[in-house]
Amino acid sequence: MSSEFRLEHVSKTFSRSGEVLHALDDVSLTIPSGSFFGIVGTSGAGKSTLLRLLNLLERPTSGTIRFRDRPLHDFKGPEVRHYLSKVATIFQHFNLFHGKTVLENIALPLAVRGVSKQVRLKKAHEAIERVGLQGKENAYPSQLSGGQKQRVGIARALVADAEVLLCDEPTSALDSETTTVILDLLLKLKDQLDLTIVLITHAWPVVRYAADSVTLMQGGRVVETGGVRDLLHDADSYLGRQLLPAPDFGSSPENGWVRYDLILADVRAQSTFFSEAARRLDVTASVVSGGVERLGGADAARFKVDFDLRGREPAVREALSTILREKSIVLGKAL
Ligand SMILES: Nc1ncnc2c1ncn2[C@@H]1O[C@H](COP(=O)(O)OP(=O)(O)OP(=O)(O)O)[C@@H](O)[C@H]1O
Repeated sequence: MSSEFRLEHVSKTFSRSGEVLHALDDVSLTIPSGSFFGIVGTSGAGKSTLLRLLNLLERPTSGTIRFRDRPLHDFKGPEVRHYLSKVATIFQHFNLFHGKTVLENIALPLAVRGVSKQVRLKKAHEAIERVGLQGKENAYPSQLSGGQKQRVGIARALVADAEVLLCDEPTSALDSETTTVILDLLLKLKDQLDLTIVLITHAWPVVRYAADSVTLMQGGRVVETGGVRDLLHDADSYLGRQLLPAPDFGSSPENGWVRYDLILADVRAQSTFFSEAARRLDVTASVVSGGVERLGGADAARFKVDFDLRGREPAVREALSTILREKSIVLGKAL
């Protein structure tokens, strides 16, 4: 897969009252084209700084950022304007003009670029349809719900044929139901328009729901990064376990029973494990806890399962391991 952005040893420092603060510290990262790339981290991790480098609000102190292989900070004049129409930002607090209608807000980036009124209106109406705001063209932001305001923000980002959306905590001002609706909209638009989406958030449920690749940041550094499926398949991945946390253990297994912590990164192909184990091993199994989650656009599951191995070790344990290997089921490690 080709890369949309490549960050090579990028650092960003700020000076505050004589002290140097490392907002980003030697960050190297590849954001694949067409990915829904979630960047997660607690407050102060450096997420906003990273986004502000991508939308040219800041320049790196050192290191290089490439957009489709070209160093970003080589862009001059018209190239910068072109870049910023292709790489648009969606904001946490929507950043709408309160004295302008929905239609005017959405058409604004085109007006700034000197696009004719006829084309502006056509494009703005198309964007309104894409985000499902028909009928709200003449409403003012104060007459809209939070979710509707963010739809305006998304339409405004799309109006100049954006190919990349940079999303700055786009759902943190919304309730959980509206969050899901907005994430579904972003996922739909990504597929329809072949977008790359980079989303920063402190909320794990947001990355779990929408992202297909995830980076965890802490103290200005990348802790871990990877595709959701790959991270789930890696038993040692901290990020993988955060994406699919261990369900409650419940009480301890009975004497002679052995508890397995099973991660099914590809539920559809792997769920036959249980019937397979029953058929081939004639072993009694009891699901203690767990369930199926929607992760990175597909179903994944984590189950705690007790197997009755009384008097049947080690043969059954070995046979179980064989089936787990055949099915690429990962044994989890609780954090
Ligand atoms: N313009 C600035 N001047 C000085 N320090 C800054 C500036 N911008 C960011 N910082 C500092 O850099 C560090 C990283 O901040 P950043 O906003 O990128 O983190 P974040 O992960 O986005 O956090 P949050 O989720 O709270 O926005 C913080 O310690 C912050 O105080």
